[in-house]
Amino acid sequence: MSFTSHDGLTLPDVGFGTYKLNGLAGAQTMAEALDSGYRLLDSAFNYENEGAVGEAVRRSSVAREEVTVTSKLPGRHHAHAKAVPAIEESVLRTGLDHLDLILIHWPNPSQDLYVEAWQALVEARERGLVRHIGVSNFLPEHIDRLIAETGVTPAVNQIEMHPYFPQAAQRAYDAEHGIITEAWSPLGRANEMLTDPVLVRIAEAHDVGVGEVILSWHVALGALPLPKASSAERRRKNLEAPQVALSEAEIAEISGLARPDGRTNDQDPAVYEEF
Ligand SMILES: NC(=O)C1=CN([C@@H]2O[C@H](COP(=O)(O)OP(=O)(O)OC[C@H]3O[C@@H](n4cnc5c(N)ncnc54)[C@H](OP(=O)(O)O)[C@@H]3O)[C@@H](O)[C@H]2O)C=CC1
Ligand SMILES: O=C(O)C(=O)[C@@H](O)[C@H](O)C(=O)CO
Repeated sequence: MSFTSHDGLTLPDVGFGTYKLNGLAGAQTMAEALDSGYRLLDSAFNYENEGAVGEAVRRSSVAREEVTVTSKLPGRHHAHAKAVPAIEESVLRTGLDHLDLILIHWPNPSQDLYVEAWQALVEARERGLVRHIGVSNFLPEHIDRLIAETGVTPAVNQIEMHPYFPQAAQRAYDAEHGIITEAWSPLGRANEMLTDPVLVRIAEAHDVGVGEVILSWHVALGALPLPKASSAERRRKNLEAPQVALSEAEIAEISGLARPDGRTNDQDPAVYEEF
């Protein structure tokens, strides 16, 4: 199973989150993830691990062209004159000759520079520094504005999504525009959701762990989860999660776990900003 965007970007059904995986140990973990079957690494300028990502690609036995290397442009570099060298810096840090995907990390609406940042991403794509461009934590109003002012629709929107925060409206918007929805913190950063009685019951019925049930639910809803796992055993289970065949009733029951305040860290992109 894979996901394809309006502009032909094809991504695997599960990717690998790399936040907190740094240095040589991080590179080794990521290389092992690639060797065990992962084909998408999700990084960011602010994770300070783009160098480790590049090293992982070189250490692994997987051909460069089979890996989707993703990074993200931080809020403090949204202004066009800062965004251009920041994107170049991301590529340089990897030691690779291009990124496959770069996203604007957060819209930072009060700063109101994300359209300038988007223009810089468009130019980076034209220069061959990046193959595809997208956004993260963007609401419909932000994407509408990008399209209206530049004519370019993102290939990806990476958003918080898990059973306590299923993001039905944003996913519907993304799908209507041919935008792949990627799910960050798909396991809620291993919070209390992993012991939710409904999820435990469904996991027991399928003889798998709760993590696999959650990730299978993401894929069934058309979203690409990016679980991070240090443990090789968890990485393997997470990659195999889409094989868990949830029934329509189970999928609906999991979506029904949505909470009004379901975000893991109260990061509403309408007001929350990162730099
Ligand atoms: N665009 C954005 O703004 C954001 C993007 N992200 C991206 O999303 C990725 C994933 O999100 P993240 O916040 O890391 O959190 P996750 O929801 O992926 O949770 C990671 C935690 O879950 C544990 N875990 C992994 N697999 C399992 C399993 N099968 N069963 C039980 N526990 C498990 C991990 O343990 P252990 O590591 O010990 O094995 C770790 O403690 C990030 O790494 C990053 O790439 C994240 C936040 C914001
Ligand atoms: O992990 C990311 O991509 C982030 O945006 C993080 O900064 C995350 O939001 C966080 O850890 C905030 O404390």
